[in-house]
Amino acid sequence: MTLQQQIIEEMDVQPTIDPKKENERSIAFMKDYLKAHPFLKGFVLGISGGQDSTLVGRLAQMAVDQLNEEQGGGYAFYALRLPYGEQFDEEDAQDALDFIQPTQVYTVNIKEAVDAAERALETEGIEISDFIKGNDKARERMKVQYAVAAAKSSAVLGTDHAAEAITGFYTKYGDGAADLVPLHRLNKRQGRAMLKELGAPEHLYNKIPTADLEEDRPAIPDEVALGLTYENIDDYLEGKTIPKEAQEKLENYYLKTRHKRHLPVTVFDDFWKS
Ligand SMILES: Nc1ncnc2c1ncn2[C@@H]1O[C@H](COP(=O)(O)O)[C@@H](O)[C@H]1O
Ligand SMILES: O=P(O)(O)OP(=O)(O)O
Ligand SMILES: [Mg+2]
Repeated sequence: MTLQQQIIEEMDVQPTIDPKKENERSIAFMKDYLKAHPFLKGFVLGISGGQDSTLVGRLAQMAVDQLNEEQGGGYAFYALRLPYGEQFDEEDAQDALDFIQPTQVYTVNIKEAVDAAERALETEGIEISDFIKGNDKARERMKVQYAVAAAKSSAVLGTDHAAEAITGFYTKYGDGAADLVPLHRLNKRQGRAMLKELGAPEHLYNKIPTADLEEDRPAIPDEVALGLTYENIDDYLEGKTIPKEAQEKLENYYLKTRHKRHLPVTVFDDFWKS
């Protein structure tokens, strides 16, 4: 088996999908999970204005709407706006919320908390680079989502999917931390097709992906930060041949970030030895 085949199997990606069926599958998954855990009454997710959180947010709202109809109410989706100061694409985030129609929106500006932690570390002589601070922002967002989930007896949703998981292009225990990941098994273009199928505004499903975590490189597209295109990543995950240089880079990202796709390493693990 080639490394490509191994990765495709690990990520559960199919070369083609029916977007409507996959939307229904993710909704059914979220509903089943809540029904199996009666103390859970809903979902929490940060809405950035990007493709992935717009998709997961809308699917979550559809799941709770259907449950409320079937079971007489009591379920909610909590959409969190989590800007660091002022967000350059706040308008897109508001458009995403208009499309999702969440049960409830909360806005928590993470700037004070992130800056306070940076100052406290500086007092101890630990300098935080702009890049490290970017990952701190993602972890602060995770913290806020878990606080709301605990207060509202809800589960935290994650937006990770195969095209991010393969490169480990997320913050460990930041946006990588979640209770349920409804987009696992999908690449970027499959998610885009699903969002289009749901009737989202075009500028949201065609939006340039960005983590927007760094102040020195604001809104840097994922593709620039990675030095890889989603076109290549998606093709690879669908089993297609991509240019050799891109394949080497992608497989190198995959191997370097194996620790992110595992629980914390123990004496019984040996995945890191090969
Ligand atoms: N500014 C944000 N507000 C709310 N939630 C956010 C924000 N930025 C990121 N998020 C959440 O993190 C994931 C991952 O984002 P990437 O663009 O993949 O780094 C995103 O789906 C939101 O749930
Ligand atoms: O996770 P999101 O919603 O910010 O999407 P993207 O990764 O495309 O920026
Ligand atoms: Mg984003």
